[in-house]
Amino acid sequence: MGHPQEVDIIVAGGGPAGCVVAGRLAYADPSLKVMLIEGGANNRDDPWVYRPGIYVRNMQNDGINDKATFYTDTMASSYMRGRRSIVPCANILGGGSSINFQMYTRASASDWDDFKTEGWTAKDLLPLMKRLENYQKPSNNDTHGYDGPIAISNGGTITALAHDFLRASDTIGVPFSDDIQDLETSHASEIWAKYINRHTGRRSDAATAYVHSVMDVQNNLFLRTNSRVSRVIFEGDKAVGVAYVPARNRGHAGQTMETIVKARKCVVVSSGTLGTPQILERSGVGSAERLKKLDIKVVSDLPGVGEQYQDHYTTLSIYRVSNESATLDDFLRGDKEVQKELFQEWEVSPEKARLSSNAIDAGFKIRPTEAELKEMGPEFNKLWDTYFKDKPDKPVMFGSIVSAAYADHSLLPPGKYMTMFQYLEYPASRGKIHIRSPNPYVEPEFDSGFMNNKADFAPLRWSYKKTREVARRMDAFRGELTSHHPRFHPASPAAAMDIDIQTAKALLPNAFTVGIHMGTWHKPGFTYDANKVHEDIKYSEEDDKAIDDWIADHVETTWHSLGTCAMKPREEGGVVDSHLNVFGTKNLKVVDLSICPDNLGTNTYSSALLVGEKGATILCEELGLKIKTPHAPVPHAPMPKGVPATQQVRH
Ligand SMILES: Cc1cc2nc3c(=O)[nH]c(=O)nc-3n(C[C@H](O)[C@H](O)[C@H](O)COP(=O)(O)OP(=O)(O)OC[C@H]3O[C@@H](n4cnc5c(N)ncnc54)[C@H](O)[C@@H]3O)c2cc1C
Repeated sequence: MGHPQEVDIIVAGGGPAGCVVAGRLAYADPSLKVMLIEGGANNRDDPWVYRPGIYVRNMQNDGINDKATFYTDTMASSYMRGRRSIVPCANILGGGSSINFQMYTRASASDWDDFKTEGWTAKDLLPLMKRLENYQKPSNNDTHGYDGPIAISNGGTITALAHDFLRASDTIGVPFSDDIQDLETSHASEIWAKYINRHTGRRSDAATAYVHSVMDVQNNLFLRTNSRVSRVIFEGDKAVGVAYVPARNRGHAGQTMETIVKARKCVVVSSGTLGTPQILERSGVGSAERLKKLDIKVVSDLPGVGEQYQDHYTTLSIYRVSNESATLDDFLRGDKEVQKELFQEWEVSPEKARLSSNAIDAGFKIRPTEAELKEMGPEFNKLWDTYFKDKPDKPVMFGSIVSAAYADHSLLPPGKYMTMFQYLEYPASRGKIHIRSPNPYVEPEFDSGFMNNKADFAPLRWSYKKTREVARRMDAFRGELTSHHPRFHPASPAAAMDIDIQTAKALLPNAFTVGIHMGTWHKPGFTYDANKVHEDIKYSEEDDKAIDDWIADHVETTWHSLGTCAMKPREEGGVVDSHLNVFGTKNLKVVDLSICPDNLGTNTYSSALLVGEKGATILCEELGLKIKTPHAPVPHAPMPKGVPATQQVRH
């Protein structure tokens, strides 16, 4: 059937938040016509989406991978020693949930309370947090949900490295807990859950959960993919539809060819933190001064659009592990036999396969001790006093272990690795994104702002040291991959030490060169001793400087963009009100993570879903509808409790 040219609701952008809004509304009222317009391809039945263990492939920036858009800093940054950072964002239906690393965490209660917006406190949002979850782990707190469309489990396997990590974390003062996603815990470790359905071994993406599920049983949800929304169409200040263009501009002699769809009731922009402000600006919503320079007619003068860009910042440090360790390195490296074995295993028994996992099985949230704070310098201490001190539920850093090198394997020596993934949850730095042209194919001006506030160096430096102490205390530890550590002076006691000779010989038994005397090349580590009691490494000022330089050279996005269309008062630079209405317009809402006025200490998929659920609730109330629970049966998922088998569709 051809698509209608007019519907009731248009959702522009099919990320987690957009999928929730479109799916919930369409399911609430089968007579309501909803159209979801997504710039990327449909994710349905794509094995490079639904098999969890291949997620790293989605990050290939090789000109072929079209599942992500890679935003690069327009200008080199002096805060990163002249580097430009790259922030990959989803470009596929399901948004980040189709390509992300599937790590399940949740924001602290105070994060939501800090929004200081009526209807958005943690207490207000708790029922919606539960509504979205199909939590498949045991739990001893009452914050999880069990009948929602998004599956959360430990996946198919937990590696031994994860338990090793938890034991070592305990020895440095990070105790183990069975659930630190209870909105309160800010200093403990756990087996890190995943957005993977434990019965099917599949990724739990938002499009399958909220959109394909409804399209399977109803015909009022219209999906257009490979269609980039160029702008919102206004009559006066009232949004009445959108214009979209093909994803690629390869026909029509390079002219932009717009198709227009009308919306009778509301346009919801949900194109993510980096996509949404661009659509708003092209539509005449943004700083009047900026828009006039681009000859764009101003609909609403909102200088906050595109400002206050936030993320979480990570540095990845890589370690050697024993040759016996179970890691994904050979699979990721492209060993054909190993790949065949793992893919086959997934086909036969996905519920317990190694690929039904992201190999990120354990992690922690941490806050510094008083003694550690003293070493973290005045800039961070000032931030601590105003931001963290009185909010005991806010962690400063997250750390987790990947049972493999998260790196380009063509650049690594043979062997097995683990990656310590340490990330800063509430950076003080801010960036921005703005269009340079009304043409939707022209790249925007982007400033990630990474590290432009000095306070962000100390916690990253501190967490590098912490995860290094954890790694050194693990049974599987066999040295540091020196290329992925700070460049300490070779004579410093803090200098990274590479693989020990015994492990290297076992790895390459026929090599003639293992351990040859060339001390300037590398510093071999000590042979593993199970009884060794470790002292913490002492760092000099010079060592700290080496760590800071390394941070500047290597700090990366954690792919957790938020904040460019903030929900706060208009006079404070706000873009939307508490009902997600765009100031100065009618029938136009923004529903995605761009609305966050402040950071959220979590991997942000859970928050994007929650913002989507809140947006759907607000819209349903305004339209006089009631959200139906449980949601439509999720394809490929086991039957939810309480829904008659006759109402379920399976594939
Ligand atoms: C590589 C990666 C790894 C991540 N890992 C994790 C993780 O392990 N755990 C976790 O909790 N979170 C993770 N995240 C973060 C999480 O996925 C995001 O926070 C979440 O997807 C944000 O949802 P959103 O709806 O705000 O926007 P997005 O997910 O960004 O979705 C926006 C959608 O809009 C589309 N779009 C953009 N512009 C247009 C346009 N002009 N017209 C039409 N469509 C458009 C995009 O293609 C996209 O589908 C990761 C994200 C990425 C990218």
